[in-house]
Amino acid sequence: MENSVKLDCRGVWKLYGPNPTAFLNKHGGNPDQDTMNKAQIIGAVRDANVQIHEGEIFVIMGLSGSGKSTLVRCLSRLVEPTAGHVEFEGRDLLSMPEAELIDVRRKKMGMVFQHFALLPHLTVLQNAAFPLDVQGVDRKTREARAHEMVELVGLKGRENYFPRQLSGGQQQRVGIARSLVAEPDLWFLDEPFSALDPLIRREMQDEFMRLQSMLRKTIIFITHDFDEAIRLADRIAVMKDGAIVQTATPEELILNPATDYVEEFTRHIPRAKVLRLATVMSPGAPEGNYAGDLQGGLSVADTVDQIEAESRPFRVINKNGEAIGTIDARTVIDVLIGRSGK
Ligand SMILES: Nc1ncnc2c1ncn2[C@@H]1O[C@H](COP(=O)(O)OP(=O)(O)OP(=O)(O)O)[C@@H](O)[C@H]1O
Repeated sequence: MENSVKLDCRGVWKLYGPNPTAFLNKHGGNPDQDTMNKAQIIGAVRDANVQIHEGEIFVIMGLSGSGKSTLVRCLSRLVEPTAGHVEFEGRDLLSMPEAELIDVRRKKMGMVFQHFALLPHLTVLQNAAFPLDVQGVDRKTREARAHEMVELVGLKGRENYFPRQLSGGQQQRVGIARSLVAEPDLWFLDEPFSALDPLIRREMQDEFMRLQSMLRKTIIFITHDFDEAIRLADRIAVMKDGAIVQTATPEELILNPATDYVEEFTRHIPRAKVLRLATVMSPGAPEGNYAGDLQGGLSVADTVDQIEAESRPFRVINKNGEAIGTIDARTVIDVLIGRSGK
């Protein structure tokens, strides 16, 4: 995905404690953990670098307290970074005057939070329309747009319900409709499904992917759940103690975890579900007779039965139907039992 950079964050620090800016300067802008501990400084975000590309789902994953929320708040400047640069669509967010910043947030950024944050005395439709109300959009237009969004998230017919009359999953759908109504360019989702029980959570993840396949937003998604990250992400940044330890695609994380810490997360993930044929195949088209064509974007799990039922290899093709490699049962078995380097 070689799209343009929508949000560019370089060398961002957020320190809490006595005199954080002076502290950072005194230590050359790069203090180590020990120095921070001694000075009773908390490194909520330490030297974060992320470039979010247009149209991608960028997941920030880390355990509780690792700095995810603080980093994301720095990216929209809801929290003022102690140091660093943040550019949104090529504009310097950190030097932007407050009024302009509020305008950018309202018109260009959408946010969904874990605890829905719906207004209890407003109906589904009014909640969904609320951001447009704040923008001063006239009633007819905002209700028409809100109707569209409510339908998009599957709540048609419930426009006049109040939040308390909805299930948790339905409430979060309203939260999603509301965050989309102003047609944001950058969509932040902060643990949006964490409060939901596992079945509903899966359903919402599927729903989210369905929406994204239609809307193609640029998305920053926070989660502490590695499985969720793997399911949804184009790329994942793994955070620990305020620092990003690795940024990579789900496949790269599983194949080449940068540290033992990252590897620990990947250990229980069924590799066959994540690894795609294009990654595990041997390069070059089959030399002799082959059983048929398979798309390189398919996962090993989705094709294993077909491949193992054949004694001949398959040709792997790209979206244009061009041969890009060969896959056979042996390679697939190696992947399944974790024998190959892949
Ligand atoms: N206003 C603050 N003052 C002092 N310390 C803070 C403040 N906000 C966050 N921290 C600290 O910064 C660290 C990172 O917190 P943050 O909320 O970003 O983590 P998180 O990964 O989002 O956690 P969670 O998943 O629990 O929300 C924590 O150690 C936290 O205690």
